[in-house]
Amino acid sequence: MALVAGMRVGSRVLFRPWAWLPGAALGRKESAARGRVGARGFGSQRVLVEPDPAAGIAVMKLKSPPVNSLSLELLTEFVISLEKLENDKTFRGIILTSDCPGVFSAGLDLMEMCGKNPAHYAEYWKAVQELWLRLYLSNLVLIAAINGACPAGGCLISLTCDYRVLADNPKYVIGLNETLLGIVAPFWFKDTLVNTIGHRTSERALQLGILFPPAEALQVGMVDKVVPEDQVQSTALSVMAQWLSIPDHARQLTKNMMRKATADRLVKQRDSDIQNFVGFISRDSIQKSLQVYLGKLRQKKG
Ligand SMILES: CC/C=C\C/C=C\CCCC/C=C/C(=O)SCCNC(=O)CCNC(=O)[C@H](O)C(C)(C)COP(=O)(O)OP(=O)(O)OC[C@H]1O[C@@H](n2cnc3c(N)ncnc32)[C@H](O)[C@@H]1OP(=O)(O)O
Repeated sequence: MALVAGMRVGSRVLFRPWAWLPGAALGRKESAARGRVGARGFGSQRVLVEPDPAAGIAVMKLKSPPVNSLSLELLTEFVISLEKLENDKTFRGIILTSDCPGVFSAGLDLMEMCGKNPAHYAEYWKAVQELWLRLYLSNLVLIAAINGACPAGGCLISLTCDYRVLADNPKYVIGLNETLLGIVAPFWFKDTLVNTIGHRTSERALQLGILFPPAEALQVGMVDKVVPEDQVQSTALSVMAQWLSIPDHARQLTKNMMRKATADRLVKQRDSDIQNFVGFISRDSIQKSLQVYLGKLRQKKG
């Protein structure tokens, strides 16, 4: 069975995020997802969407306490909310932020990658791929309002956005720290970083697993602006206004021109990327590294 849940319409691949959900009722979910969003707002347990139809934007808040780790459930709800906004012509931009104090997202959920079976790892990785592809190729303007720590998968999500505003707090570090866990950022994580901060800086940042504090993140270009914490949202809104002053068709075609080759690299090898992940994460040595890292996280408290 093909692992990629997508269909081709003309030259465009439409991904159906729920198609990989176990036992998904495709028709009902599809029609619900394609409904208009309107002004009332919508959301799910873990993704809160606050639409402002008059402005053509929505604020999307991740709210999966305590740390917005990217569980299968959060990934699923995230993609469905994105799809709803993408399919509603009212919306031209999304501000992506966190509802969990002090943390934007702790990255991939380590519990999804520990002690599970290969089928689970495959399903999980496919969901991670899906979210990245959706975000990276989104036609909407995406602005990350980073109001907390932003490691690994959290950083990846912010890097898919068109612009990043980071709150000026030394605890709010950002970067791809996978090597510190004894794991390896896949090629498309690396490509996303290289496209943002360049090859040499990425090489150092990735090998050392650097988590940059705000001033350094700004200096290397990991974020575009650092502002006092209480100005993150207002700054994101004014940046959004600037981006929305550009005609959509010209901006979208330009974005696609800049990003398509990177996304296509994954699209062409989704299945083998899943197999690589499953093989890698199933290794005893990797499972042990992750358990040690989780143990350290838990010990930190006590
Ligand atoms: C050859 C290669 C081929 C293919 C590639 C193969 C595989 C590898 C690819 C994998 C790519 C991985 C990407 C990732 O994103 S891995 C996740 C990395 N994340 C981190 O390192 C962040 C860890 N967390 C923290 O540093 C802190 O929690 C944080 C975010 C700074 C917040 O700190 P704080 O507010 O003090 O909160 P706590 O640390 O006390 O955490 C509260 C609670 O949450 C648990 N938790 C934290 N992070 C995660 C997580 N990512 N997943 C699951 N659970 C997490 C933490 O343990 C606490 O739990 P408790 O039960 O003790 O309450």
